[in-house]
Amino acid sequence: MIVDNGREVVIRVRGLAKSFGSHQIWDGLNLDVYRGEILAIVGGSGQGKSVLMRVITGLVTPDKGDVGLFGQDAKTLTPEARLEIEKRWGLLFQDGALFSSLTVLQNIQVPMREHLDLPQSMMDDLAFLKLTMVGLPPVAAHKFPSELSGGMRKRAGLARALALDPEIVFLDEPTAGLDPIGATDFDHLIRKLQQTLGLTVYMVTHDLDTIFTVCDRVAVLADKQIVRTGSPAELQRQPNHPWIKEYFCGERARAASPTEQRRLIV
Ligand SMILES: Nc1ncnc2c1ncn2[C@@H]1O[C@H](COP(=O)(O)OP(=O)(O)OP(=O)(O)O)[C@@H](O)[C@H]1O
Repeated sequence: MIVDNGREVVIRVRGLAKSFGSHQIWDGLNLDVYRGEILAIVGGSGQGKSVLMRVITGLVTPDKGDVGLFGQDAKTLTPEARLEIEKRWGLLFQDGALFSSLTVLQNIQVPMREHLDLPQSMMDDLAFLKLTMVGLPPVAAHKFPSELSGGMRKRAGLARALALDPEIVFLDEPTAGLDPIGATDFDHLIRKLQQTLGLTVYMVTHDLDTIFTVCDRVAVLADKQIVRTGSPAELQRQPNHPWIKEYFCGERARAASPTEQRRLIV
């Protein structure tokens, strides 16, 4: 187990480099993710936020660098050890990435079928439990993804990400495409799940409301590296990089930040 300042590091990334053809997206990227935190990865378009999530979860191979997963070096894992690690996290891709030919219940059971050996009745009970956890009504269980609203699809995707009782959930733009009320509801759901299940949440997001209301820490991807980490308030108070200044001190950020909201209310 890696501990840094008394906090357990569940993911440690060091010296990561990745290019697609002649286009280098990072060079020497470092990042730590601590157990129990809600971490937002932010940065301009094309900085490699989604690719970083894919590298950490083993879907994309970096050109250089190390990825430590729960204190183990990803490069040296046997296929069996990697499978064991994959059971410890859940993934929610942008559009929910549900299988369109499967019902919601069947979608939630996909990871269970892959990793567990349980009777169907038990998988049904577990899947209904996950459905309730994400605030979906039982009637949604037998619907196909195309029969759900965008917000319901996200929740169904989250239920699938929670199928194996993970320690970490990776969320790629969880509130993208949701209306403001749906996005706020989803923010609250993420915070509630993190608090009740003790989850670590790693999310890629552009949503300033999400950042200010639910994220404990932000990591900023710019200039091919993580240029800064800190709480949203710290980044707003001391924006020591042009992109951070533009993003965290612009009009939209000021409107989303709790300090400004208090000022508006008083
Ligand atoms: N499989 C791939 N093949 C070639 N290029 C890729 C591939 N995947 C990603 N890229 C490129 O890598 C860069 C980073 O992509 P990524 O989707 O991670 O950016 P991002 O920071 O998440 O952007 P956005 O905020 O716009 O979603 C982009 O220039 C993208 O075109």
